[in-house]
Amino acid sequence: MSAAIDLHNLTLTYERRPAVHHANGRFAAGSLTAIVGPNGAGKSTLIKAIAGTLKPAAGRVERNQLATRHIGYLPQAAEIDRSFPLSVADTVMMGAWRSIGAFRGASRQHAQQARDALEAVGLSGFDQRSISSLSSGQFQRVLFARLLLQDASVILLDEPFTAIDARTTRDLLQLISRWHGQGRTVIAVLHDIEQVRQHFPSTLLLAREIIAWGDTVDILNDDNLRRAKNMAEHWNPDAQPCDANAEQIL
Ligand SMILES: Nc1ncnc2c1ncn2[C@@H]1O[C@H](COP(=O)(O)OP(=O)(O)OP(=O)(O)O)[C@@H](O)[C@H]1O
Repeated sequence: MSAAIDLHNLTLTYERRPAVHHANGRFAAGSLTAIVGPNGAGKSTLIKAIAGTLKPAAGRVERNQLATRHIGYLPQAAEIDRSFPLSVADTVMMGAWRSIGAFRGASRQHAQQARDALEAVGLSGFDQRSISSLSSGQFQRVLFARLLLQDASVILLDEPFTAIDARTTRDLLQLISRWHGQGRTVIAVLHDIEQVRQHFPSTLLLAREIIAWGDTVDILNDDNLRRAKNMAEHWNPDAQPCDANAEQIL
């Protein structure tokens, strides 16, 4: 169930402009980590690289023989199109598509698993609803149910509570804590520092470079937060990626 993720001198760019520079470190197997930092700090970019949807410009993400299907990735809500005419049950079952297969169709067992997952996120009886008819909070619960079906060892969440009501946030935080208790490695991009202090034992503070990474109680101090803010404010968006210590792979 557990898996570590290592960053080796990782540099991520968009059209050769660096968004994350020379990141090194390890998300320990079974750890629960918040990635925090100012706007534009590269948090989403880093999580995309860990998920494998963005290729590094230099360095690498070491997934320690973990297959992509063992990584569950929930992008920011803005990146998900829910105008698609899909039912809640079908959306949840997409979490198990690798075991269902592209052409075989879902079995009764998958349908039951989807109902169980919906019950676990407080949405019993919602299976036949269209996803376009759900509130933001309900839809986020559906996406967490989909992650439950995927049964991933590593779970990546990009701002999972943005524009989500307090009750849903509380319920989904409980689910995250359960995943952590089961030994899964969970990494979440978050903005609410108090929430991080209360629920996330580890923190990676990012401002294009890693400012600090370790136990949340040690990392989230005024000095580090000020350094992150300064670094983000003084970042030159037109800088070229520097090659120092880089292991160019593209
Ligand atoms: N698809 C893209 N093409 C070009 N530049 C991008 C792209 N996505 C992000 N960027 C740029 O990369 C930098 C890092 O963006 P990213 O979204 O990773 O930051 P973030 O820390 O997640 O920000 P926020 O907290 O505002 O969501 C920003 O300067 C952003 O404008």
